[in-house]
Amino acid sequence: LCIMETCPSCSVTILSEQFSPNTTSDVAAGMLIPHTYPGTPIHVQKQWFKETFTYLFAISNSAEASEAGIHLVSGWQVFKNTPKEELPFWSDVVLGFRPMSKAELQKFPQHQFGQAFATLKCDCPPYLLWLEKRLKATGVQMYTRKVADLWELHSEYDIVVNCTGIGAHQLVGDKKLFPIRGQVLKVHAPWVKNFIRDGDGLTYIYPGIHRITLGGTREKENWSLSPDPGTSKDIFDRCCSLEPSLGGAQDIQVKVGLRPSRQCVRLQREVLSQGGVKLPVVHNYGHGAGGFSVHRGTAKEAACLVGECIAALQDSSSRAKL
Ligand SMILES: Cc1cc2nc3c(=O)[nH]c(=O)nc-3n(C[C@H](O)[C@H](O)[C@H](O)COP(=O)(O)OP(=O)(O)OC[C@H]3O[C@@H](n4cnc5c(N)ncnc54)[C@H](O)[C@@H]3O)c2cc1C
Ligand SMILES: O=C([O-])CC(=O)C(=O)O
Repeated sequence: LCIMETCPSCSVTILSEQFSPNTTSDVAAGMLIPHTYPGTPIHVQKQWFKETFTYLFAISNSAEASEAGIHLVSGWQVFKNTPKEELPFWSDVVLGFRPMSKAELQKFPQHQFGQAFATLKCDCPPYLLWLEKRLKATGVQMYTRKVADLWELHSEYDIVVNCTGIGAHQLVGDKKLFPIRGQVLKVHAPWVKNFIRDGDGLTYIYPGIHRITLGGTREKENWSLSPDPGTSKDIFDRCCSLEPSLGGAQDIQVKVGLRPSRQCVRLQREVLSQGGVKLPVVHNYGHGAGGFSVHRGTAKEAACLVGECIAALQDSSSRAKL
């Protein structure tokens, strides 16, 4: 979508092995709370988050909000021990960030410090379908196809944009990319309206428009997509200890996804070259645990890189004519 917005004369085709509801993005809780990428300057991460927040906030205030699955949700991040960094870099992007009062903390007897704020949540499958609908409306073609090698695309396309998430491990052999397996439960408990996140990052309760996501797990280098029943029980027990009323939750579904993790998002132009033939590629993968939180900011940057590739192609074709 960002490419169509910045280069409306481009013809865009999407090739994907899987579409919604069978992607990692469908499993995500979709909360806008950034995760830090150690290899990226904080001011860049903040800009990505701000752009994403502003974009989704406008949708949440429009008549599209319900179809797009975007809503504002208030709640608490609670800590057993006061964190070193009381003000995270994103505190002035979310709304109404403040330390929790003593009265609020009484709800969490095992925690001694907390942050209250409102942020946005995407209900991921509806949001992905809403994006697909907008893509189709701009004339973008979408085909189910697994790409085994980027070179197989060179005769059909001028520029390739690689947004394959954890698939980039195999597709471009990126050894810096690894999975962090996450298992979550999606439950029906419409009386729970506020989010709760344990600051240790393991346990969270994120109410969406229709269902609540209960998390979670973080298992480095585990490639298994099979749900583990013991883990589901553990997640449920941990969430009930933060919000005991969840004991009455109904219709529990289990989902597993592999976070495409890296020191930093790979947001980069590369020109592949084989026997004198060149193929410009823009990479945009490796969003780890925070892809929803920064997706619009990173997509805008990737679209700028596509613009640079177009300028370079135009430059080399006008030189060839001279
Ligand atoms: C349990 C869990 C909870 C999460 N919660 C949050 C959250 O609350 N907030 C947040 O910001 N982030 C969250 N995330 C992180 C977020 O899900 C990811 O960062 C994000 O989904 C990555 O998106 P992506 O488009 O790069 O990858 P994907 O969604 O995996 O999309 C990649 C696409 O590329 C296709 N593909 C891959 N390889 C090939 C190939 N060779 N040829 C053709 N197509 C290919 C795939 O089929 C897929 O369609 C969570 C993740 C998990 C697992
Ligand atoms: O940590 C969170 O709050 C949710 C999340 O992004 C994840 O599980 O990856």
